[in-house]
Amino acid sequence: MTITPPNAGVYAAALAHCDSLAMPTGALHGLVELGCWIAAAQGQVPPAQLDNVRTVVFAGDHGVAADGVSVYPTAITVGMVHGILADKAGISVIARQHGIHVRLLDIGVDADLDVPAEVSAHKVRRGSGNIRVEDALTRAEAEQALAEGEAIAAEEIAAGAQLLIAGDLGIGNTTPSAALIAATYGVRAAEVTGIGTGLDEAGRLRKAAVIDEAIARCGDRLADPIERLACLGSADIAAATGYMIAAARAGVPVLVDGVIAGAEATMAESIAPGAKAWMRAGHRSPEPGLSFAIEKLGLSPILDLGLRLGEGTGAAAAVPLVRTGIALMREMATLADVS
Ligand SMILES: Cc1cc2ncn([C@H]3O[C@H](COP(=O)(O)O)[C@@H](O)[C@H]3O)c2cc1C
Ligand SMILES: O=C(O)c1cccnc1
Repeated sequence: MTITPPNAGVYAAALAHCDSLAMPTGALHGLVELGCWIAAAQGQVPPAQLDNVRTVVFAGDHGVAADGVSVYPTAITVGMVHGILADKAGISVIARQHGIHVRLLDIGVDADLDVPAEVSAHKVRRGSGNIRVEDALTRAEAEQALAEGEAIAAEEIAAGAQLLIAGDLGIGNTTPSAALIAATYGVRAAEVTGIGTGLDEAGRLRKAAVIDEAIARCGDRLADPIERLACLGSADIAAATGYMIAAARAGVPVLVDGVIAGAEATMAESIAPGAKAWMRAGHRSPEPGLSFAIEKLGLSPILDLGLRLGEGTGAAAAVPLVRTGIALMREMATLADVS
């Protein structure tokens, strides 16, 4: 299931175009490089401006939250579902600022939500198992969640998506995310476990111990990436993984958000090698697992503002810089024009 990369010839032509612009060579490199990435994804120089950027927020609950790995109660998940549906969450505001479409989907919330039917149309199950003591999902559920995510991406692409973001929502979700990153790269949990919503150092170490216990419980099964999702992930994380894979397969670029998206990008690359070429890291959150994952994936963050909300916010906040890179390629004079 190897993924075809963006067009290297177009990328080279895009960089050459940027080198011809009215500035010292490389003077706006970090911005125009984003434009070159989009050019290679679109197969054209200059690239078309991004009028249709779409975020899907994948919501789900996590049984491991019962082990005290989060500062906040699980009831927050349902509250925030309604906050996003009311267009009043952090992602709602940032997306509105930048003209980004937001769609929230209940993939694994542990409640029968009072929401429009389409919000739960891709639901896999109520909650995911407590990974310390049991698998998050059955293998069949993991495969179903991946397929739901692929179908969701197909819907977004049919709606004209030129750039996709996966947002996350669900108390406890930084725990399975760190677990997947630790298991994929074979490191101790403490190295990639962060404070999430605000644990103190003792809490962070307890969270890392829960993750190490989960990893030990799963043993050799973790070598297989779909088993890894079933053992240590969740329905929402598996669905967002499928969404990223389908985006890459369809040639639609993806901006990675925080540690949850970092885990999903890691899993997408494990399942579909080459997917990472269609990704850029929107930002670096303070979660060490995100820094670890994006370094392994070879992605450098656009923003580094200490954002640690999730919901897709860090990626959405980076979208204007991607658009700026494109605008420079489309609108800036060449040095020849001004000489
Ligand atoms: C009010 C509120 C809104 C959020 N929006 C996203 N998250 C983020 O924080 C949570 C993950 O952190 P942990 O693993 O420590 O629970 C998830 O809900 C995630 O989506 C929020 C968290 C809270 C409290
Ligand atoms: O890295 C993130 O995006 C993050 C961190 C803490 C809580 N939720 C998300």
